[in-house]
Amino acid sequence: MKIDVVTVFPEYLAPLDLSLIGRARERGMLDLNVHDLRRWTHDVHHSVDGAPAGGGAGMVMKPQPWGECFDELIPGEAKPHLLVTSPAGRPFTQAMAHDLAAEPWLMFACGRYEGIDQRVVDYAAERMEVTEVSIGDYVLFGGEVAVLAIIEAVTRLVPGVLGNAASLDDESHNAGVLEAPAYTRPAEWRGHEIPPVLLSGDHGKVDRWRREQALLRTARARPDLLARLDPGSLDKRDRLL
Ligand SMILES: Nc1cc(-c2ccc3ccn(Cc4ccccn4)c3c2)[nH]n1
Repeated sequence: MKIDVVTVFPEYLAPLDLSLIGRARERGMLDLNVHDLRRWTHDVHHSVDGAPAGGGAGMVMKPQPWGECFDELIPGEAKPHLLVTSPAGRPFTQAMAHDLAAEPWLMFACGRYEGIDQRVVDYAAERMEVTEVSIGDYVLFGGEVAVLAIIEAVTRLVPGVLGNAASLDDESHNAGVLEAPAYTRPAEWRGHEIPPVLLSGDHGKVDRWRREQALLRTARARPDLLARLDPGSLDKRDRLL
């Protein structure tokens, strides 16, 4: 998978050099590149913003650097799926992460200030698929943090990146319910014990206990997820919970 990130704060994306994503890049599983938008400015101040047309507070990212950036990064017929993060974007979900993980080329435009001149999005949408996406109902200073979250959620689904695919099987928001609580040694810690069933060695009991805990946890924290759950995915015991 090829990923390009365009930002005026490339150092914000330094975490992508670390851990499993960094390893996948070193191994050639991810062709991920971060680009400084100021590379496509020509004035002495490398300016990327301008006063909002029609007045108002703050500044807006001007279109010219973005256009020249697209010209250089997207030279031929092949086009990326362009993702523009925004508080007004489509809510990012695990289902969207799965869809994006299947795409060959993603490009992320990180806005700052009050956002990017709308003509950049409109111009791009004439040439490639463009999706405005939000990671939650709160307003950040810019798109970089949202892009980090999206890239992590997407790339961990790319075959080979995670290493142990088994841990994808029952992760939160995958089977439609949250994960069961997790424990490790010691068996007793500051007066708190590991639930005995987890030390029983009875895998059937452990699986049933985890399923029950996952459903209880979901009912408490995210009843909306339960409402969406396919009744067919619940066995008789689940329905009794
Ligand atoms: N889920 C999200 C995404 C963002 C986000 C993404 C990109 C940009 C570019 C600028 N800002 C700040 C800003 C402030 C005021 C109105 C609009 N945008 C961003 C915020 N916030 N929360």
